[in-house]
Amino acid sequence: MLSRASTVARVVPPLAQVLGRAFTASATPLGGGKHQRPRFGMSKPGDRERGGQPGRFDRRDRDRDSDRPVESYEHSGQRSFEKRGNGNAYESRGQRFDRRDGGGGGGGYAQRNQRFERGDREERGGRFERDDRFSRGDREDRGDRFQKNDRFEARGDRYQKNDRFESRGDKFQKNDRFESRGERFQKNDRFESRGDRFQKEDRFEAPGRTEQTLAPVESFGDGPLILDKPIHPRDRQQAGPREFPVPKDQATVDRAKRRDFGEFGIRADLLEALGQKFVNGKTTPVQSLAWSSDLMKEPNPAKGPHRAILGAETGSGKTHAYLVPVMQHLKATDNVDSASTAPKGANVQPRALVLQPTHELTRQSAAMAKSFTHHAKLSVVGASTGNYTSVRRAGRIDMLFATATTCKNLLFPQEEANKEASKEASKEASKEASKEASKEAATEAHEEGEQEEVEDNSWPPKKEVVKPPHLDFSRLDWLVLDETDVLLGDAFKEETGAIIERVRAEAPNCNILLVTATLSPALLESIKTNDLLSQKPFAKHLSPGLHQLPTNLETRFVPWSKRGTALTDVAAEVKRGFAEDAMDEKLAADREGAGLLNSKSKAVVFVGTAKKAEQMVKTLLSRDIPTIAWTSDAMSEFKGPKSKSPIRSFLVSHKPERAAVPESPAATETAAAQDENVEPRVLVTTSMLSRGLDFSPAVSSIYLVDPPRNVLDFVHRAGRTARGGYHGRVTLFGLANFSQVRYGDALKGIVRKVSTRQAIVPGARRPDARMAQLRAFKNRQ
Ligand SMILES: Nc1ncnc2c1ncn2[C@@H]1O[C@H](COP(=O)(O)OP(=O)(O)OP(=O)(O)O)[C@@H](O)[C@H]1O
Repeated sequence: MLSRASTVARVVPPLAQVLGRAFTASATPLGGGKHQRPRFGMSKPGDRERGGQPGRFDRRDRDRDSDRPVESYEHSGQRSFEKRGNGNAYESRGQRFDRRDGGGGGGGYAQRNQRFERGDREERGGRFERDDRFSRGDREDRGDRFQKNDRFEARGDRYQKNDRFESRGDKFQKNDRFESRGERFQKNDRFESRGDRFQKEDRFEAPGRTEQTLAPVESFGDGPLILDKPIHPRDRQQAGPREFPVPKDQATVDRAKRRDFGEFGIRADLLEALGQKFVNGKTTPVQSLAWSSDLMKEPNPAKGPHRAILGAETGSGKTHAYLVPVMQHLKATDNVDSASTAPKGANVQPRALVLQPTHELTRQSAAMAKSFTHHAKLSVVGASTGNYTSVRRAGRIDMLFATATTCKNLLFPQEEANKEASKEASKEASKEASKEASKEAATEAHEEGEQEEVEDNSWPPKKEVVKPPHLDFSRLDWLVLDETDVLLGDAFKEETGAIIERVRAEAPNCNILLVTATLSPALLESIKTNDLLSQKPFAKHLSPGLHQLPTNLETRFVPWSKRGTALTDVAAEVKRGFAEDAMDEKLAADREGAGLLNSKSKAVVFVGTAKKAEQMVKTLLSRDIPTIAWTSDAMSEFKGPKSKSPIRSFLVSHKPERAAVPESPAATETAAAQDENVEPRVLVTTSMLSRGLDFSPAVSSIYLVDPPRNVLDFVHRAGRTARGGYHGRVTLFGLANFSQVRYGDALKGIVRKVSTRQAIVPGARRPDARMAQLRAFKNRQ
């Protein structure tokens, strides 16, 4: 670059001096670390990036572009080029020229000359020397800077921070909050309208905004889970203290072995339901641990109620692990006569309460529980802010599934009513104000006439507000905190805390179960500091696989390609994944001599914000991949047909199977045609759907476009596939290996299977042997 500047200097000496100064002036900001950040149209005033107003030397020195990491083209190139092509850029460069040379106006040259004349060599000598020094050192300085700023090839963490598409951690988190929390989204979003699920998407991530870690894997034997020793605040966010262990002792490993359902003394009706649902008739490790424990027995009055934590990897059957002991107990202590006398619409008095963070999860878990009630008669209700009516009508409720927010609203109806009332009052006040204004106008217009009465013809007419029922815990026997780490984390601790305090007041002897896939020091601290939750004897049923990704989950790294944009890279990888699934199916069919199933695999793409989700959907749709977005405020046009609840096609249906009603051939045909047309294959979402949801085995791939903030969030997002023993893949974009992940060491420790593809295919679009195979396979079809 310097050589070019010098050439110019030789040709136009006075100009060269000016250029030298101009360069000196621009060298410092240009050399800053920000200059090389790839961005999409995020340039701020004064930002001299490619997308903004670069220094002249950068612009003219075209060769310099070829020195840049190629990725900067991919991710910022398009807009930068647009701007470059814009004549205004040159115009304004000229202006800047003038400004630098003379402090404004078009008389740059004249003023520059004046400056030079004014410029006493001796006086200004220092300046010139400084300029020279910059020029001399320019090559090296700038060379270093480029190396430093090469986000893609070095320092993975910087890249994560600065790639604008790939999210800049906190920035996007903030945006997430902003985008998701407002009530306006609840109101406007008819499809997903009511309920607390759309307040704060970030709520569903690991507690706290800072780095979270998994508790270290240690042998634990009979040692205490809950420490007497307090955690130093400094250690809370770092690697957990050694005392928070995960079992590796032989006794636990033996207890966790898969066993027949019939070995645990489960009631016949529940056993039948289990046998129908899981035809292999075997438990998962966490089920073996829970069902072989005291949880299946009536609590011993001398010892006190059950207190236990169930911890196991994602998709390992924790829901049934807690449902069975709770239902077994509810059935054993069922007094149908007294329960059935509970009048409808009276206080709701559940015997078991399952708290969860999201509405989607509540709905799904309630469906899992209902699938038992066909055999074991129990009344199960799922509550959300929108369906108070069903809670009201239920009369007797054995199991109530609710989000923490809904439950708190039911517990403190007065607070809720006050909030509603103040909302109504402010609406009324604004209406009154506008009425008054129109009255005044009418009076002015008909000063002599009689005042007409203004009718309230407002539309829509006032809705009759369904009064929420009052919840009381006088009959409560079980409290389950599902996704305990989220419920006790910063986001929900107020709601959960209020509920726990009510339990303490009204049902201090109720059994409490904590259920989680990730134990962090912060969570254990929260449990420890709550005497009701940690009341002794406290049992821990932690699967030996806790804090490991499922065995059948393959981890992949796909660096950004050298062409296209991040969005197109993701689209290419999604297509490749589908082709791979199709080939796997074909190979399996050939091997087994069976016919092709022609099953269509699905994928879930996690991005940082709702806006990005929409961009992603557009890109995937433009490549003929049927896609929907499911975020707090995704436009309804991206959510698929409302009537079909498209998200359900990604989830396991836990509805009890009913006797099939034969459909007319015409109806079947129409349904098939519709399915063919609208069945989405990709779901683009944010952290909102990362917790607990039971995605179907058809979801073979999870794509993490924005790397999750920490290892806990990684575990939960990745855990939406490879569930219940099925195979799945999780792909991290923009990273080549573990060392580029901020929490790479922690991640390396929990991954059990890494794809070799990272070695074979360093770029998402490079042709490789596998792709050639895929193409050949596709051509054969
Ligand atoms: N004994 C079993 N045999 C086969 N499949 C099972 C068994 N128990 C549960 N499953 C299935 O495993 C899947 C995952 O179960 P579940 O949703 O309870 O996992 P989880 O551990 O709660 O996951 P997460 O931590 O993500 O919430 C479900 O589809 C469930 O039906």
